[in-house]
Amino acid sequence: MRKEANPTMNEYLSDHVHLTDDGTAVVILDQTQLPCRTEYLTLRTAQEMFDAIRLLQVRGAPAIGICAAYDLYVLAQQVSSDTPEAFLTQLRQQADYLASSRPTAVNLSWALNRMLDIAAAQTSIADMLSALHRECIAIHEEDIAMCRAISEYGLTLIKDGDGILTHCNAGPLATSRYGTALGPLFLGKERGMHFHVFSDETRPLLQGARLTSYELSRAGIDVTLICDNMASLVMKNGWIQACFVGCDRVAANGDTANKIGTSGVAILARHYGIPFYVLGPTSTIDLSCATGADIPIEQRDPEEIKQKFYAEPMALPEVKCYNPAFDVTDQSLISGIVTEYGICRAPYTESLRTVFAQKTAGQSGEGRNPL
Ligand SMILES: CSC[C@@H](O)[C@@H](O)C(=O)COP(=O)(O)O
Repeated sequence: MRKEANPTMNEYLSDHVHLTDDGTAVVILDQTQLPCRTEYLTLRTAQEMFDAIRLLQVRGAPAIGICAAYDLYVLAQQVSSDTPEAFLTQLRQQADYLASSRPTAVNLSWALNRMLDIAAAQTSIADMLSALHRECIAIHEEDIAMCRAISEYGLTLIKDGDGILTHCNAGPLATSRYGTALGPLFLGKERGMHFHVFSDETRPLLQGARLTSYELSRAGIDVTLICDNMASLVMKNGWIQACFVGCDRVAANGDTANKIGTSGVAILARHYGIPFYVLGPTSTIDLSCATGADIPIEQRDPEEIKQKFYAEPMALPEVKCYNPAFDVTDQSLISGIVTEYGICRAPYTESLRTVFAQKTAGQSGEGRNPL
């Protein structure tokens, strides 16, 4: 990706996943070390790539998709096959392996399938490699454009001086540039607007504390970190005019999987009469899932609750823990789903299909809201 001369935080972070200059490895900013350390990891093997996604060194649905696309291009160069058919078979095996690293964010399999489809459309291995290279870069560049369009639409939902509550991290680190839920806030800042952002810390892995407050604070956007169980109070105090969250998978009826705790925020927002918006690219919409019940929910290691990030254990070793990484927010609690094609409103079964029809027709989503 192109490096800016004097990057803003937004531009700087847009390079957090990239290919090495010779294209033989993927470099990621290790998100598990933020905000204390800025460390980059170089990924060359399938195992390193799988682990980086599984361990959340790279995370956030669109960023996982971008990283996996780069990963597959790097792995494709390591395939030794005599025929295009054998090459494709090995590529599919690598893609299946990467796709199994995290089940909920559909962007992962979406990006890998896009890479496989483009390879399958070629007739020689050399053409496959060239096409794979172009495709992973296109996936990254398209994400920047999608986030920018989402930011424009999202910004129409809020006004200068508003208080916004967000959960987990859906900023540049979770995407490419701008982010989804945080995109309107970065864009508004560029236009001289001021928002008061309340960032849920987001237990158990603290993406809100470690990543969201870092991104916003470094960008000069007013941010207040709160524990997850304080969201009700700040809403009751009248400090929140809208909730903006990202998404890992949106079902055809609008039910939305996002970081565990998101559905609780939506329920609170409904109680206090605050609009609750989901912001995400169409690559996160999965029409093959009829409802949220069809979305696979990742279960993670209970030790993340009991001791991760703490020097001392926080519970006895024998204590049982339940650690789902995501929950599903019922579509009835969602005021709008902001995509790069515009703001979908209920009934989502219709508005999401309209978005897909536009996408299939190859129309650009920027600059208007036809929904
Ligand atoms: C634009 S990112 C959207 C979601 O991926 C984000 O809100 C989220 O839940 C991330 O979870 P994570 O487990 O950190 O990958």
